Amino acid sequence: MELHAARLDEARRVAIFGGTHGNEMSGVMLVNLWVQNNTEVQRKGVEVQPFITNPKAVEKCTRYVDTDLNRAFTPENLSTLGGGDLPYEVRRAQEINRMFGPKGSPEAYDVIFDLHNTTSNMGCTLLLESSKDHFNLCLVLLNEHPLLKYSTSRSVAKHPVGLEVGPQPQGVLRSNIFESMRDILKHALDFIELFNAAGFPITEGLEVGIPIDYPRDDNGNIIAMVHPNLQDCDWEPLNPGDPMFQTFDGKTIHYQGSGTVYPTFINEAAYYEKQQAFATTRRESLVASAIRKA
Ligand SMILES: CC(=O)N[C@@H](CC(=O)O)C(=O)O
Ligand SMILES: [Zn+2]
Repeated sequence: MELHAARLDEARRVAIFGGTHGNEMSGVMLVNLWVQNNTEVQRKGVEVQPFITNPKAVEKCTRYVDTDLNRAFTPENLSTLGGGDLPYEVRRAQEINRMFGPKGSPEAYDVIFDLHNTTSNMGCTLLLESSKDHFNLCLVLLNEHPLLKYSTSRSVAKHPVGLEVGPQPQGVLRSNIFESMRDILKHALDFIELFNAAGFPITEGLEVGIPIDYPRDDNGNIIAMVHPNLQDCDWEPLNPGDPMFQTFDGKTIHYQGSGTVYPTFINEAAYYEKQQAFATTRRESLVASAIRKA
């Protein structure tokens, strides 16, 4: 995939979102820390705002209260009237859109980093929403698919960046995951400061995801688990014929696709309700020949 040359403006207004999912503890704790004392995240010439996006879900330590905030930023939700009758997260999405957007407008924040934890063994992954956004770089999962109706919290920014770090169980804080997330974010902010000062050529590999559901019976109940050979093997090749699921009576279900894929979000706890056991990805190379205006 070849990207064409483009000129980008500086990133002057940056937000760090934590608690988009109230039970993903590293982002919640880091943002709370930085709200109290922001010296660690200040960078020259950049206004950095740490912000808890779903305080009610954080208080209850659940993913969401009424509906998934990270799917709530649809044009319909953002324009609907109804005030107090609307689901909590829809009202919250409207507030966030007013504060950090409006989505798609010149007034929108330049960059939003949205901090997430996964229960899968994915390590550290940046989640991007457009292959045409030259500002973003690094090892990434590109969530750009015509069938994906994503509508994330960070999508109100001009350059949305999700940061997913795992494995960490829901409602649990693990020091190694917390410190990795902190490290990546500090590097990302350093990058913005340097990026504002001078341009960068960007060339990296990336992956595009398609969701795979668990095998289910006619009532929608799952009838198999992630196979032990696949569990924790995020980003490793899954070839046609490889074990994928194991039924409760011990039968193996093999991957039937036409070619090698690289699974991610394997056995993510939050995705049982979304009919997703893992996402398959393919390797692609994005080449951005352009940089910030020199
Ligand atoms: C485990 C988890 O919450 N993942 C995020 C990924 C993202 O932010 O794009 C989500 O589904 O919203
Ligand atoms: Zn999340």
